[in-house]
Amino acid sequence: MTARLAVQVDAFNYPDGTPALAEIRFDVREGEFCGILGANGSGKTTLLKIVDGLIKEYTGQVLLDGQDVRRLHPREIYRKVGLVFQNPDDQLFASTVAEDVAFGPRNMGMAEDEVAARVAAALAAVELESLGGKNIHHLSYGQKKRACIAGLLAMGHGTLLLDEPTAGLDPMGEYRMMELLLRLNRENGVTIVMATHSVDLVPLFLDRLHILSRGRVVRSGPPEEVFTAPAELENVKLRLPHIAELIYRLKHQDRLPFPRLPLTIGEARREIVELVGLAGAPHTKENT
Ligand SMILES: Nc1ncnc2c1ncn2[C@@H]1O[C@H](COP(=O)(O)OP(=O)(O)OP(=O)(O)O)[C@@H](O)[C@H]1O
Repeated sequence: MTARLAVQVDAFNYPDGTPALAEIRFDVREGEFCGILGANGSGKTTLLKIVDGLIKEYTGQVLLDGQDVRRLHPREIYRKVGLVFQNPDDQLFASTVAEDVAFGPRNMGMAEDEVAARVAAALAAVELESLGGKNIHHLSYGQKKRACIAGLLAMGHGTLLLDEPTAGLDPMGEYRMMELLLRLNRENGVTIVMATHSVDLVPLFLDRLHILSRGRVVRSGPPEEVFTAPAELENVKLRLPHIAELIYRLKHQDRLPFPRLPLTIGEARREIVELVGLAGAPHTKENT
């Protein structure tokens, strides 16, 4: 079941006095794949915990399908929204992968044949179907991250909040994780909100970004609207994607007349081909 979220955090300070979040307002639409993009310490984890109802002592309100999450029983929140922690070892605890994934549906009171069907479907969705009997401690880091997602999918969450899902993964692992999330979003209709600082990956996958800096959302919009100039991003301790930085310098330092700023290698390739007057190359998976 996907959910609509309306997030408004006027202020939140941790008990030790650290001001963590202020003046935050954004919506998450059903079926959206959006990102909270911010440097270390900008407040991403804190914000996800608020949205998931784990932190309650803030001013403002987070509405989940129109209801204040602070007034909902955790079970009502967890029926709709699931949070994947940054470190999978904080989330996994059963002895085998299948047992861990089964824990949620079993806890929700489902019959054993329904639990088994959900475990099988969830493991297939994250491509871990052959590892159901494996000891959790023997999984690789990337497999653990997938097992965490399977656990939430098995409970039927239509909305996933993910804290740095690509952190700690190798370059191919990062890409595979993003492709998995994109598939869950586009094919299974899962709404996704992910916290990240991976500026090179987000233009390839995300519909919309909310840039978080020092606990405030300073900019929201699709990647092409928020990635426009290096200086603005440096102010919030981020940068343009590498390929966009190259084209930006060619345009502003070498005066090459690029009409717009491409954010991916595929877009940049098309712009360059057009600029030098060659026939456009066919559009393939490799050049997006
Ligand atoms: N339990 C806590 N008590 C006090 N301050 C905290 C606590 N947890 C986080 N903070 C502070 O709140 C601010 C935001 O931290 P948060 O972990 O939300 O940032 P983040 O964007 O997720 O960072 P990272 O990318 O490094 O994981 C930081 O200044 C941090 O020191």
